[in-house]
Amino acid sequence: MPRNDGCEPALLLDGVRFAHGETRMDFDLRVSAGEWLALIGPSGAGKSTLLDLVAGFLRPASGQVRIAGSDVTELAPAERPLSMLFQENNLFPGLDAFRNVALGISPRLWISKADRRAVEAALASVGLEGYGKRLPSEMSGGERQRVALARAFLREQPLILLDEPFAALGPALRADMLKLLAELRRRGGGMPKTVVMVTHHPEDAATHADRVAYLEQGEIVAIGPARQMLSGGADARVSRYLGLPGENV
Ligand SMILES: Nc1ncnc2c1ncn2[C@@H]1O[C@H](COP(=O)(O)OP(=O)(O)OP(=O)(O)O)[C@@H](O)[C@H]1O
Repeated sequence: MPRNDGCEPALLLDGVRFAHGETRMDFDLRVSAGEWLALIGPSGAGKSTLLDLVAGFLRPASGQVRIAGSDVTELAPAERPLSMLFQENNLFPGLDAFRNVALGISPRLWISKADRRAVEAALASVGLEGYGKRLPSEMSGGERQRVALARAFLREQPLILLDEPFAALGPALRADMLKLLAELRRRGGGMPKTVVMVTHHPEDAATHADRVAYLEQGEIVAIGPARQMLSGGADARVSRYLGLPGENV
């Protein structure tokens, strides 16, 4: 497998084609290492499908998916060097918070003393000290997502995919969770440095994203710096989607 020589993007979609029945998708995308990219666009545009193709839940009909310099197109989801957070069901319901986080170190839960300390530190870093024995059903939605973040922190992968993981938590908590993720990422531990985030909230993209990609009908039709994209000056279709009175509309 080719090694990342530092010049390779963190994520590359090269002519990736896929069809959900009649709905065709065609993606070309390059995300640099350390970049935070937001995917926006109307419902059904293909944002989740794009993430699923990167994560390996869907296989492209043609094209290549590369992560940190390696071709992962044929790899199973568990073999891909990334973490993914969904809106729900990120945790195993039968495992307590400690074990759910420990899965980030060992899928078989073979845990050394040092690993135990690392899991406890990860729980503390997301504000869940002392929550190790709680089952997912004994935690709030926000606490469950913190556990999932702690696991991502320990997995030490280059890339994290966010499919609206904090959307159900309400505006203030959603903002807090994104801030926590950004802080963990800055701290320089194991949190992935490259983020690809689906969002329906332009303010989240404005606060955190370096670039914004706008999808429509299975394609990225506009991509650029977040400020430019969100100000409405970049593309009439983006302005319309954002409800902005743009010159181009
Ligand atoms: N499993 C599936 N089988 C058939 N069609 C599907 C399937 N999943 C998604 N689609 C279709 O593919 C298109 C893209 O769906 P996708 O979920 O990627 O859109 P999205 O941009 O994430 O939408 P939303 O913002 O509503 O979550 C839609 O037309 C959808 O109906």
